[in-house]
Amino acid sequence: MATVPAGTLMQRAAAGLARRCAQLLADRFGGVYGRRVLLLIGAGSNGGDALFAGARLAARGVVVRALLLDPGRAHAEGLAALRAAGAITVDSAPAAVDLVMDGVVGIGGRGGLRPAAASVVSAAATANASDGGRPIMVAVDVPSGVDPDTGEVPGEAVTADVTVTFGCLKPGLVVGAGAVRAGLVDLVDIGLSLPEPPVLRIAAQADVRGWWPVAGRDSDKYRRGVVGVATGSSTYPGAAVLSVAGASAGPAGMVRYAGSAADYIRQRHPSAVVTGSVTGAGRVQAWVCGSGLGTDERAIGELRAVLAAPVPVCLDADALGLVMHGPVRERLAQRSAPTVVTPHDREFARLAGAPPGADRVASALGLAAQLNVTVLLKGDRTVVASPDGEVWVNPTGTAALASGGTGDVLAGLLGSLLAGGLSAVRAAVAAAYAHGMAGRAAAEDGPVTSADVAAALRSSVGVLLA
Ligand SMILES: NC(=O)C1=CN([C@@H]2O[C@H](COP(=O)(O)OP(=O)(O)OC[C@H]3O[C@@H](n4cnc5c(N)ncnc54)[C@H](OP(=O)(O)O)[C@@H]3O)[C@@H](O)[C@H]2O)[C@@H](O)CC1
Ligand SMILES: Nc1ncnc2c1ncn2[C@@H]1O[C@H](COP(=O)(O)OP(=O)(O)O)[C@@H](O)[C@H]1O
Repeated sequence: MATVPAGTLMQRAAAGLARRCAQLLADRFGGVYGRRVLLLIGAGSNGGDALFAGARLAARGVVVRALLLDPGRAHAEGLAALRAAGAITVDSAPAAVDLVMDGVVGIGGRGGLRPAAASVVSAAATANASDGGRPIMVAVDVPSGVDPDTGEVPGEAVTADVTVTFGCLKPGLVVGAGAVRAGLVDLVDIGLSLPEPPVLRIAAQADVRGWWPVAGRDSDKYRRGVVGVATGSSTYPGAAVLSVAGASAGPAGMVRYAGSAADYIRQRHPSAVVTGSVTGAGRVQAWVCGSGLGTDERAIGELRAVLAAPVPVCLDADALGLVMHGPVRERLAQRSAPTVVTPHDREFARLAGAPPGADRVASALGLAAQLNVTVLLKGDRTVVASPDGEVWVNPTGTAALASGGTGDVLAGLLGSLLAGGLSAVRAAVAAAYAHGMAGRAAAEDGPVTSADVAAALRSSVGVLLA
């Protein structure tokens, strides 16, 4: 993988790591000189990075101590450099530490932290910093105890304030439980040549902006795409209102609502064209189906009609419970136009037979391949996986979205993007991205309801496209 010698890569990694640690010390304590740094050093190259970085900090007047978990196997050149810079090794975590550098394990780590490592990590994390607070915890490349490939945290693990990672983002830093342990992630370019295409992509605003269909001179409401929304019911009219709001904030030129919440939609969304059933709705370029639909015979009939349409379909909520059964399942299998499913974990279990595992990327990919659909697996870092193995993680998620009905808004927006002509994967990634932005924007004004997210969506799309 490397285009330059390993020693050079380690020096580049150590330089970036030391620079970031110095900046963190200066930001919090007003300077670097005399601050106290503890290195936790394992037996691999991850420890080597930390030792060389420690040597650089020691050369700047930082009081650096290294706790070697396996003294006989610590990186020899790194240790020599550290000693030459005047730093010392210690047998236990000191009581006073301003910054802890976690060089226990990086991409070579498997399983939770071993007991000896876990106990020094917890002792170090509870040391006292000069200002009376806890030390800054900096993970080297990957927080030790986090599976770098999956984000799984199978046992004890470091919880970092900042992770300084080298060459490329590892999946474990951006998805699953590992993303939470990583804190802020800083990427240091060390000149690695990386596989193309990447295994896992993170949506960036520029990607989404570039894909988002924008009306031009030649546009009219039909050419921009018409989205059909078969959601809600007399029992759950709110779901219809929210999904139509989501659809209205997308690029489609028109929203057709089909369902038994028609009166509510007429009152709340005068721009929507309203009808009582999918078959009576007229032409659309994509359908959204499921939120608040119910599970009765009528709902099954509407879902079957949607699946029979030769256009892209987004299935959410109740549709995900119905779609795996009998004739509806056959309709799904017969489809040739793209289908997107948007499950949360319990809905995923209904589709896949078991909830997603700790490796959420693998779970989403597995279901996508199994059903030949694009899967948007909801969560704090929503994952989008296609049947042919493309995977994205959405970085804009916010816990503010953990509120009833926000998924209905997302499904509506996704359907509008499908109607606007985006591929299933792009529509799902773009919808999750804008939805997260709207959640964040809504949270600025206080506690968030799904109606707030719907209300924030249009201006968030405006910010996204600006
Ligand atoms: N790729 C590159 O080009 C570059 C890579 N670089 C750096 O190298 C790092 C990878 O180094 P690596 O391959 O030496 O493995 P590493 O992460 O140090 O772990 C191995 C050690 O961990 C131990 N261990 C394992 N599991 C454990 C656990 N659960 N709990 C406790 N211990 C555990 C294992 O012990 P053992 O099983 O041998 O007893 C072994 O001693 C990478 O993350 C980056 O920092 C940079 O220098 C830039 C260039
Ligand atoms: N802790 C969280 N952090 C970030 N986003 C979350 C969190 N919990 C839920 N979400 C998001 O909120 C939305 C909830 O959707 P869903 O569960 O379908 O709600 P509903 O069915 O009530 O509309 C999803 O987009 C999901 O990714």
